[in-house]
Amino acid sequence: MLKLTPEQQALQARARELAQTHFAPKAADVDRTEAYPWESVALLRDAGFLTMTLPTSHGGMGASFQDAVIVIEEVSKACASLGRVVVDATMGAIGMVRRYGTPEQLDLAAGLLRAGDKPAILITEPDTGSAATEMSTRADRDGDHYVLQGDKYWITGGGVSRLHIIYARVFDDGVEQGIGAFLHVRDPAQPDGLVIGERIPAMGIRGIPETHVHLRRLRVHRSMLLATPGGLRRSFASLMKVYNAQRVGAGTVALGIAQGAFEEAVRRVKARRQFGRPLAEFQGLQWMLADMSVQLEAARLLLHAAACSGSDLPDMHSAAQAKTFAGEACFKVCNDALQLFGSSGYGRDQPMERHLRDVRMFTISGGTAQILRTQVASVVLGMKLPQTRTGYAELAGRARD
Ligand SMILES: CC(C)(COP(=O)(O)OP(=O)(O)OC[C@H]1O[C@@H](n2cnc3c(N)ncnc32)[C@H](O)[C@@H]1OP(=O)(O)O)[C@@H](O)C(=O)NCCC(=O)NCCSC(=O)CCS(=O)O
Ligand SMILES: Cc1cc2nc3c(=O)[nH]c(=O)nc-3n(C[C@H](O)[C@H](O)[C@H](O)COP(=O)(O)OP(=O)(O)OC[C@H]3O[C@@H](n4cnc5c(N)ncnc54)[C@H](O)[C@@H]3O)c2cc1C
Repeated sequence: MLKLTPEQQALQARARELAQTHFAPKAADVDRTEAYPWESVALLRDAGFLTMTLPTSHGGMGASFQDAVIVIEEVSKACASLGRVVVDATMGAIGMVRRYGTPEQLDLAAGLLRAGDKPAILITEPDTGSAATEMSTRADRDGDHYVLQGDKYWITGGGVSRLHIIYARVFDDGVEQGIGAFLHVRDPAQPDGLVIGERIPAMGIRGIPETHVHLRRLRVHRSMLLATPGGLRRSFASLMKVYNAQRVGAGTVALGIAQGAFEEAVRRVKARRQFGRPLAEFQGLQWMLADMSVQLEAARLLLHAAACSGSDLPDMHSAAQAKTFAGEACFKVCNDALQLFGSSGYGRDQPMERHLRDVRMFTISGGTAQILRTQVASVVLGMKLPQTRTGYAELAGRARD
């Protein structure tokens, strides 16, 4: 069983109180209206949960990734959309700025978070999802600026986020330098080359828009490029090193959703009677509940272990293991919880079908379960596992050189 410090227990209680009082009663409406829950996001901001992983010098709590995991589970249990808002504010994007940003970049990002912004990460393109390193968005140097051109999609928070972390292939004098990331702030009052495209109708977590984002000769000052160690050639790997935190956060949203569904199912089997006795008395259902509790606890332990792995960032292996397990186990828990509700689970007037839709994304977004398994296998085998048709031949060629 997970052991939290007294401080972490207090943090958990505070997050639970806020989430159950203010977010849970509105979760069905957020799903139905598909509207970004601005008022609830303001409550998260006021509670300090959007800035919690920022240093105290920047108005944060200097909280650890594990502290963030505690809050994300509680918030997601009440409202999955808000859980994702906390992930985006505390994990990947801000982690990259904290780790590699200049003082000015950190000031900029911290100011936006303090104002309640949920940053967006722009990696995926219509033709490059899992194969992210094949992205075609480019950033061409033009004096003190870069000119960004390309199309991103499935961008969480498109049209509501202000801070954007944009991955692009960087060119200086027409010569490719590697994949880097730029900070850019969208100002709705001053439209520029960052054009919010169509909203993508998503299956679940409908309170946050998923959109296309078009970069149309977007001019970004070179001071907004994240300077990662080893230069642009190593930048993608450096950025992904921090992105592992986002994966832990995403897995935790799945955990929160499934924990909520599980608790509702426990209440249901005690209250609902068939054959003259509570459902809870049927052994087949007792064992389902037992298995669900095991899956949840295992997911929680893996996620907390991943949050604490590495010296200051979750490591790739632990993050991939935790997100793969949590994504799949939590989907199964939600599916079983729906089964325990019978027809009521299938009704759109009850929460179970929402939980099942909400939890479905976590084996897809942020690295699919298959891609993450390949990352785990690569550590297990101690081998690079290139996925392109010519990858192994190229590796062998490099070894010969
Ligand atoms: C990494 C992949 C895109 C595969 O691409 P490649 O085969 O071209 O690249 P690799 O050789 O595997 O990696 C290049 C380089 O980077 C290092 N790397 C890669 N991933 C990590 C990581 N997670 N942690 C640390 N380092 C990493 C790798 O070791 C290589 O370094 P060396 O050159 O060997 O030193 C692909 O595997 C992949 O990850 N695809 C998924 C893309 C993805 O996650 N997209 C997320 C988009 S944002 C989003 O979905 C938000 C949703 S959310 O729920 O928050
Ligand atoms: C809800 C949601 C939110 C998202 N938010 C963001 C965001 O904010 N920013 C962003 O940049 N992106 C975002 N994404 C995109 C997400 O990162 C991609 O969907 C993901 O990386 C997978 O890419 P793809 O969808 O193109 O699938 P594909 O890469 O086309 O994969 C299709 C299938 O093939 C499998 N597959 C592919 N390659 C391999 C392989 N080598 N070995 C085995 N199986 C393989 C995959 O596992 C998958 O099952 C989001 C996606 C979703 C669903």
